Amino acid sequence: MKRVSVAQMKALEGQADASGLSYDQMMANAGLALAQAVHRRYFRRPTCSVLGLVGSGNNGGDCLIALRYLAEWGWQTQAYLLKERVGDEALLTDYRKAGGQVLGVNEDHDFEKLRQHALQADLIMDGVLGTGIRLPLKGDIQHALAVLKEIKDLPPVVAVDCPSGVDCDSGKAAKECLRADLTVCMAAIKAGLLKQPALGLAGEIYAVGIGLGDNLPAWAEADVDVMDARMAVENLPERPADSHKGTYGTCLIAAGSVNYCGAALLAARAAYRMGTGLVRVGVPGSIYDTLAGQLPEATWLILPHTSGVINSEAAKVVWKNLERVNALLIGPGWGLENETKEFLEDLLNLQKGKGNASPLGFVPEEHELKNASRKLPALVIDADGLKLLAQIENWQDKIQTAVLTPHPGEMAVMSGLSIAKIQADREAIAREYAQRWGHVLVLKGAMTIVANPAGEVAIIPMATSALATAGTGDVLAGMITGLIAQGLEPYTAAKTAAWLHARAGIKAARQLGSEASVMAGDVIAQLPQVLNEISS
Ligand SMILES: NC(=O)C1=CN([C@@H]2O[C@H](COP(=O)(O)OP(=O)(O)OC[C@H]3O[C@@H](n4cnc5c(N)ncnc54)[C@H](OP(=O)(O)O)[C@@H]3O)[C@@H](O)[C@H]2O)[C@@H](O)CC1
Ligand SMILES: [K+]
Repeated sequence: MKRVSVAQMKALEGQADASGLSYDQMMANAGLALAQAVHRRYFRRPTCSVLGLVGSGNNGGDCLIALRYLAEWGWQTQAYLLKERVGDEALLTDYRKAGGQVLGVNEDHDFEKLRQHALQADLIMDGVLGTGIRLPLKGDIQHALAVLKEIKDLPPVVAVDCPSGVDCDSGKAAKECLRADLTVCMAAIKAGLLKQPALGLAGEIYAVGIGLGDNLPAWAEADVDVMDARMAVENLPERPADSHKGTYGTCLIAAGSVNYCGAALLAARAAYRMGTGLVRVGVPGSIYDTLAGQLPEATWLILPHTSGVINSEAAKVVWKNLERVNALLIGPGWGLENETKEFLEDLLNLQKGKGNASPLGFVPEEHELKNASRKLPALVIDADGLKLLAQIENWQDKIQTAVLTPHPGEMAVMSGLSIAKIQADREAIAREYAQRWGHVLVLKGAMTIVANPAGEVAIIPMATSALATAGTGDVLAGMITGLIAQGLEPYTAAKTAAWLHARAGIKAARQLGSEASVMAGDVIAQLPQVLNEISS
């Protein structure tokens, strides 16, 4: 879904209205889509109860319509009106007809009934304030939210369009604002949700369509995609029952050194967990014995090395083994030795018709490469591979479109910019350098940015310290490579993998009970659950 400012959203709604989709119909669509998202995710047999917090504006309207559907679909529903709704009795009448209960703040001056309903409900739907908010909060709304905020065991909260109390442009939030488990955004992701503190209050961000046409002029201003579960699942390859391992591609991972053994394993496991048909792992011979028994599903390639780091002789070995390889990951766990830099140079220089044709280091016999393609397969370059790449003159032109996965420190080495400058404007810098270098860039960190040479940018709307630990980068690189091997176009693979990876990190922390305790292997262990959740 696209990211929009409040003004852009209003322009979209205005243009949709002018083209024949009335405001009432937009709200009806929003309410239905919201109810569907809630029902799919939270309904448990035999019945579930939901408390809807309903404000006086259209955000409350969305909530009331969703409550009506939920009442029709077997939920016990309670609407709590935080402010009188003027002029739309029909919404309340329809809701009551469906069996819904209504309670108003005028019947509950000390908010005790609100407290009781909140304690008994399985779910709270927060439709008090949306894009029409003007901070600070005031009156009954402020008091009611404060009462709810104090409850320790509040049930999960689904925010309608945004958590009530968040400014949808600035990301500022009132202290009474309830932390949501899920925020269901209408038509587009409101820009403020991608800024702190709003991001930390929004939980998972999920967008639903409300029937706006794709051709409304105001969409032209919305030039950033925000990844969500629906987009991730749509991008994933289908898995027909009559498939075989060849259906899901082969990737080769050339990784590891004596000091960083585990990187190759983490990347390979992650590629397999993403569904790759065959994962080949190329490691320096000195660490092969340590690793091979730990991943019987992989096939192995022993790479020539000097004192445990991959050396230039390995380029020939990799080139001879590229048959049927759809994606090649290089860099994880390499170290920064000169021998490995020579390997990288030779690997790139051996391509036919790319850059300087005379390879450094050695010239393989033509017959030795007879079965090999003379173009490298789709490349993913990570970690030390990026730092070594930056030392090669005109590296940008020596590779076909690759996926580069720097964290801010690696990005600083590659671009010559300071980390502070990169972090101050992550989005613009990712966009600029993806275009300048002609490669897909995954700028990692809180809210990873993925950009492609065509100027497209996608944001992963998640930030968690759970992923701030060694090896999680190897996991992401393996996931991206595994998806490319299965036929995804590199930009799509990168943004899909980055979303799944962040989601798995958050899930791992939840399951372990601590973000601090998450290790890279825990993130891999959550991938099956994440895939299962989003596809059901
Ligand atoms: N346009 C459409 O048809 C569509 C819109 N959609 C939905 O509508 C939402 C936007 O709706 P909206 O513009 O009606 O504003 P909304 O956020 O409900 O709040 C307005 C009310 O809040 C009150 N209020 C404000 N600040 C306050 C404060 N600090 N403290 C206390 N109260 C405060 C203000 O009262 P006032 O201060 O003016 O008396 C007013 O009554 C949007 O997020 C989306 O969910 C989608 O379904 C698509 C179709
Ligand atoms: K809301």
